[in-house]
Amino acid sequence: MADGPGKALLTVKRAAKFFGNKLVFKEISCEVRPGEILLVAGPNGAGKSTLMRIMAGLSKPSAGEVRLELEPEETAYLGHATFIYPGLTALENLRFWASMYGLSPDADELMALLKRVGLERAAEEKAGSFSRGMAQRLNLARIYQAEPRLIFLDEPGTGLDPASLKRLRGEITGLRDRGTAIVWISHHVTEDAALADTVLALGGRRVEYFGPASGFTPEGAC
Ligand SMILES: Nc1ncnc2c1ncn2[C@@H]1O[C@H](COP(=O)(O)OP(=O)(O)OP(=O)(O)O)[C@@H](O)[C@H]1O
Repeated sequence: MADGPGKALLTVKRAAKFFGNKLVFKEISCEVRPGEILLVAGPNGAGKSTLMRIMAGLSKPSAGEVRLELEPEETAYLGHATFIYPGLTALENLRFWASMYGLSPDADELMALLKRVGLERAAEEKAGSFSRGMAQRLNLARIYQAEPRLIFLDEPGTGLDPASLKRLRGEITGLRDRGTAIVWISHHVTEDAALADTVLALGGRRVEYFGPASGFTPEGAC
């Protein structure tokens, strides 16, 4: 295989972002490899979502370089918006997204996906009636279904109850163990840094910490 397991799927070199003349961050460099979790931390407004959008190719850096060694369909992005069709049931939503991904799962496979997010009992309910947390879980099922090689998760724990958060953490580490690369924005830094391989902590227009998760102390981070 040309690209061995250690080759970076995503490389960011000296990225900076301005909105008008307002600097959000500068001099950000990092890499993400298969089977690696990069946790992006920092207070509100530090630039985490902006950086993730740049990493995912949804926005351009003002300076620096971003190299994604994957086709767009090999990546998945979970942002703040949920891509849910309210008039469709949970199952119908998954079936719709499957067709978008060129997949044709059978009913058992779709139910197995709903089980992974604890929504099996809501399979036939219209997604428009879902709570925020349920909608987020359905959105996560959409991401799992695509089996991407690199996943961008912008605060995937939003709206999740403790049991769902625990399930999410299990899924994220399970995906990592199977070779998926994950960029994960989280405000639950103490718990989530313990699951990550690398931490990038942003703050005050600069990088507060970038390195192994084992060397990261979350004091002051949020
Ligand atoms: N499209 C935009 N135009 C102008 N300013 C923007 C735009 N998007 C983000 N910003 C600004 O960039 C800064 C970083 O925003 P960003 O959403 O990346 O922060 P964040 O760390 O993800 O915050 P949070 O934890 O609240 O989600 C903020 O000051 C925000 O107002």
